[in-house]
Amino acid sequence: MPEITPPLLSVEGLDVSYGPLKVLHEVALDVRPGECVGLVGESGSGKSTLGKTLLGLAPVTAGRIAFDGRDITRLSPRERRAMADHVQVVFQNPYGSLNPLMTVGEILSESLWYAGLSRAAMRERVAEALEQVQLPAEAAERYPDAFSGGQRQRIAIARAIIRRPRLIVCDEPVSALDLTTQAAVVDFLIDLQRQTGVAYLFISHDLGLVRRICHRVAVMERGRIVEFGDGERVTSTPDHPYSRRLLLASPVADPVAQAERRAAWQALKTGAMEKPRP
Ligand SMILES: Nc1ncnc2c1ncn2[C@@H]1O[C@H](COP(=O)(O)OP(=O)(O)OP(=O)(O)O)[C@@H](O)[C@H]1O
Repeated sequence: MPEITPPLLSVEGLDVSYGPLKVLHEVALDVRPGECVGLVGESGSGKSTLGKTLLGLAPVTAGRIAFDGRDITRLSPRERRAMADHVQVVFQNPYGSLNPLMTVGEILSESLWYAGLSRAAMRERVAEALEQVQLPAEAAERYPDAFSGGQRQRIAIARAIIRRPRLIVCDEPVSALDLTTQAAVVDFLIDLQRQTGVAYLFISHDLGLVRRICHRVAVMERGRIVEFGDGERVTSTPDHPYSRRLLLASPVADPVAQAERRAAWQALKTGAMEKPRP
């Protein structure tokens, strides 16, 4: 009998409304431990709302979100803070998401205050997180404006991993970066997954990127998941007419954009480009 891994995250029948506007309709999706699940769809389809819902930042009107078998849709503020040990987020804009008035060390240790660690333990965790994202320990003393876009996104990733989460919601984490920096950050995310076994919900409108990094892909149209399956298949020969339209409109279908992307990947010469298997 093949071994069946229970999902880390399981979303069932999820409805989310902002006042009278219903944004998510009966969404169902699961993420296994160590897996990367892509979530694609046009602007306004509800991708970020689903990401926010997992972090307790959007109003659930029906359905269930189970993390490690436990329903997290209606947690108290205290329980919600404790969930940050398990689920973290990396946002799109590395320029807007880091407080320019705080040092990198302060930014990284901020979330640890809630975990009640001593100052020495916090310093150790900051140094460890910086090392994991391949930034020097001295980075802790500097302010975000001393770093490039790619380095800032590594700092944002360090802030996410410092709580040692089991799932990171990556909400368009590289779309504000140039192609070469995108390739470097994506490679870094793949490596991080290989090292730590963290799972990703990878939100993107870029099918080429999602094909490269995600094991399974869900396609969202106007708040509904219309297709969910193997990443290679959904991003190359999708079943649903909406997924096919998305594929045709994406740079994956544009040979010039693909050639540029390939050149950026090759420029990195990192080798070992395979997706880690969960
Ligand atoms: N806080 C909010 N209050 C009211 N409506 C909202 C709020 N946040 C999002 N919406 C609406 O919900 C719908 C889905 O938005 P969402 O940001 O989830 O889409 P998306 O697929 O992530 O889009 P994009 O790719 O542009 O980020 C949109 O119609 C948006 O206007």
